[in-house]
Parts: sequence; C-alpha cells; structure tokens
Amino acid sequence: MIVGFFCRVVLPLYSHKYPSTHVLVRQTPALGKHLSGRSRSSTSVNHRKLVRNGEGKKSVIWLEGNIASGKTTCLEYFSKTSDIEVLTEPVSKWRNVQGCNPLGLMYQDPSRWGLTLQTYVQLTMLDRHVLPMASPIRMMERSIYSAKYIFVENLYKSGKMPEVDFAVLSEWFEWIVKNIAIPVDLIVYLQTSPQTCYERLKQRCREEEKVIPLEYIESIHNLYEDWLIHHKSFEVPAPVLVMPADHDLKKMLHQFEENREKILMANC
Ligand SMILES: Nc1ncnc2c1ncn2[C@@H]1O[C@H](COP(=O)(O)OP(=O)(O)O)[C@@H](O)[C@H]1O
Ligand SMILES: O=c1ccn([C@H]2C[C@H](O)[C@@H](COP(=O)(O)O)O2)c(=O)[nH]1
Repeated sequence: MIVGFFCRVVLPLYSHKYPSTHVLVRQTPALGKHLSGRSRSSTSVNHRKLVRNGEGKKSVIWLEGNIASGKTTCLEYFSKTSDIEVLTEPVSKWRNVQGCNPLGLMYQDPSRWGLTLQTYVQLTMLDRHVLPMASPIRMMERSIYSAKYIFVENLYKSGKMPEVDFAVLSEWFEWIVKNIAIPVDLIVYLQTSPQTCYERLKQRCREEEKVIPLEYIESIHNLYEDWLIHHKSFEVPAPVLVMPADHDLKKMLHQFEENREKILMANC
C-alpha cells in the first residue's frame, strides 16, 4: 500500500524562515501514467515526503548556488557519508546529447540555443528528481526550480530569450510542477560573491564557459538572492540553509562539518 505524509518543518534551525503558505500539497492521480517505465509502484509521489513501507523517512536536499560556487566540492564531501546519495547536475549530458553540445551552443548564441539547452536541462533535472531513492538522504545539485527561476529567467530578462520560447518553457515547467511532485526538505544555498565565482570559474576552465563575463555571474547571483534570500521573486519550496561560501577550502570543509547535523536532520 502506498503511504505518504508531511513532516514537521524545522523553522528555527534556518537562517531564513519558510513561509507556511509555501507548503504545497500536490495531488497527482495521473502520475503513474506519466511516469510509466519507472519503478514507482511502492512509493507515493503525491506528496513532498515519501515513505516506503518499512523504510522510514527519507529526505531530499537541494544544493543551490552560482556557477562555480563550490557545489560539486560540497557534494564530494558529503558523498563520503554513509546513508547519503549525491546526485550531481547532469552537465556531461548538457555537453553531449547524441554528439551535440547544447551548453556550448547556448553560450555561443543564447538567443538561438537557450530554449534548446533549457528544454534539455528541464528534462534531465526532472529525470533526477523522479529517480527512486537508493539511500535515506539524497543531496542533489540544483533543481528543476533553479533551472527555471534562475537560468531561464536570466535568459529572458536579459533579452536573450524570445518571448515565445519563454512562454513554451514556462508552460512546460508549470505543467511539471503541478502534475509531478518534486520532493524537497531543505535547500542549502552556497552564498558567494560573484567575484569569487568568476575566479573559480576561470580556474576550473570548462571550455564552454570561457566566454562567460563577470556580468553574467552577477545576474545569476542577483536572481539567486532575490529568490532564496529576499523572497522577492518566486516560491521557495523548502526552508533555506545559507552557507557563506567565499572561504578557502579548509574553512569550507570545516563549515560543512559544522552544518552536518542540520543538513542530515532535514526532515525532522
Ligand atoms: N572553497 C574553495 N576555495 C577555492 N577553490 C574552490 C573552493 N571550492 C571549490 N573550488 C574550486 O572552484 C572550482 C569550482 O568548484 P565546483 O565545486 O566545481 O563548483 P560548482 O559545482 O558549484 O560549479 C573548482 O575548480 C574547485 O576546485
Ligand atoms: O538551468 C541551467 C543550469 C545550469 N546551466 C549552466 C551553468 C553552468 O555553465 C553549467 C553548470 O555548471 P555549475 O558549475 O554546476 O554551475 O550549466 C544553465 O545554463 N542552465
């Protein structure tokens, strides 16, 4: 039998309060049909909290932050913890889908290829979200929400995405979040200055990203801040734990350790 329920939201633990109006209950009777091919038979996907019989509570954490803010590094750290599965962003797919490179194309010509990339990002992120959980705790890099609220929004707002492309992507996104429950218990936001990210981006030296100017990183930063800190733009679907992330690696590792309990207790 399918069992699903909501858990308490631990507001006082987090730096930014989670408005109760943001608790969304989504009933999706048609979901099984839409997820055909996936083994969802013993799990309810109608609720944000999923409980499989006999398996106890599970929790899902999204790791959000600007480009090169240190998300992968953070995931690597937590991947060493038993009982946590980490899901990195499917960037390798975005760089190579059947021999094509939508990420590279988007950076070369955002107006032409923004829709192409973001359609594929939306698909591949959804695929991550509906993947059955293999561990009690899942930490995943970004989300279908940030793809829409940050990256699609940025393309559109900067005039690089035609209105019709934005409208089509928006309708797709709205349909997905209305009809498919996307579980999340906690958002960990790695908060950096744009300058830090820019320096780390240059150091990482990903081929497609060599054309990224500081202004692009600044726009992404502002969108993240408006969403997760100032609550000025879009719904925030879970409590937010803000982690200052401009520090050197040693201090960051220390900080990850200090926040371990808060993160691991995300659904209590
Ligand atoms: N705290 C840090 N101090 C200095 N460099 C860092 C730090 N964290 C990550 N890096 C480096 O910055 C680059 C981007 O980090 P990464 O974890 O890949 O970021 P993201 O996954 O957010 O894009 C990598 O070269 C990484 O080694
Ligand atoms: O919706 C999205 C999500 C990501 N991207 C870009 C931004 C970066 O160039 C890569 C992801 O790298 P990170 O270092 O993990 O930030 O993909 C995008 O264009 N749209």
